[in-house]
Amino acid sequence: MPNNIQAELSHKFTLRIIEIVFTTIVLSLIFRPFFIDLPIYFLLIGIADLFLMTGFYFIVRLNLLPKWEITLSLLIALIIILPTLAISGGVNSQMVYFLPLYPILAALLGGHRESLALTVTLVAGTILATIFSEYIVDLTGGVYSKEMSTARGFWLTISIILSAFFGHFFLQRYTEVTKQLKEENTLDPLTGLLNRRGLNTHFSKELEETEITSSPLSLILIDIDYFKKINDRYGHDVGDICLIEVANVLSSTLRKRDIIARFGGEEFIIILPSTTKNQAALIADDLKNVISKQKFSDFNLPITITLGVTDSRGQHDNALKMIKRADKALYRGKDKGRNCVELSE
Ligand SMILES: Nc1nc2c(ncn2[C@@H]2O[C@H](COP(=O)(O)OP(=O)(O)OP(=O)(O)O)[C@@H](O)[C@H]2O)c(=O)[nH]1
Repeated sequence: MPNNIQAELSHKFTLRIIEIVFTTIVLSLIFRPFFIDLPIYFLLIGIADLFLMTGFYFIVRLNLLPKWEITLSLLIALIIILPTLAISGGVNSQMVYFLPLYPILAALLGGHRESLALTVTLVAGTILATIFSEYIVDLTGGVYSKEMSTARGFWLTISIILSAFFGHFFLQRYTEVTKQLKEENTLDPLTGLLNRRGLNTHFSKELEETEITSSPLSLILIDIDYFKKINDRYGHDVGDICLIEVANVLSSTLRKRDIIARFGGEEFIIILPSTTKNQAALIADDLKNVISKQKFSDFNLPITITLGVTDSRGQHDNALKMIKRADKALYRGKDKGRNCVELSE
């Protein structure tokens, strides 16, 4: 099975697990009073928990709030959980069965720090509740021996800590898979440059920045000349090597903050932030010369490129219009005999 499909399946699997955990908790909290014959106000607590959990879920899934607000929500949850626990019988209450799930939730919703904070608080709460279990009023009227409270407190502490570890590894794996998927979605597998999707994201950000700061932004569209001949004469694999090597030359010649993407088969796009059209024309000329002086693949093949240059033109301009202008200039260059730089009108 190809790696990216495996990663995607694993990502979907992770999301399903999160959803199952959520649904289980929410349903257990809601129906708890019916199963264990608790007073009706426990149902209200269950409904409040339901709102809290669904709230968290949407806050995270829809990226509604910055991280510190998620931390705050977790704190509010704690403020609700611990007193509920206290009035329902401390470590002897039925509610403790759900406590070990909270560190996992905190890890998935907030992050490692949030999970650690919640774990420490829950463990401290459990130890206090165990010590003071004789004085905690159980509203269900239950009477528990000191030994039983101590045993429950002990196992509860162990399960909270285990759950925190599980949450930690679960989050680590989730972060890895998401990062891997993101990279696979935005990078061209052959050259390692950005693909069209990656380009779109970075290009839009740069255009927004340009509008805010009123700084110039230029674009160079590059097409390798007579590339079909290389493929036809030496084979597709040699063509691939030439593409990789051209991509490497572009990357090593340009600045770190320039954006380089493979736009199509043998076409590349370069976005140059804080660069005027005249400066971009000089850079394009440089690239043309560097490429034409090098030899590519084991066959030492000469390669030339044709380049179309344009710049952004304020509010009414957009990525598509810029690419179209550069493309027009590039095809003028092809008509003029290739291996040259053409500026848009
Ligand atoms: N090896 C290889 N070839 C590719 C890839 N993608 C596109 N191509 C080839 O790139 C060639 C593009 O050919 P054309 O569009 O005719 O252009 P050209 O031969 O470069 O001629 P001009 O652009 O007019 O100078 C085609 O032969 C495609 O098969 C790829 O990923 N690897």
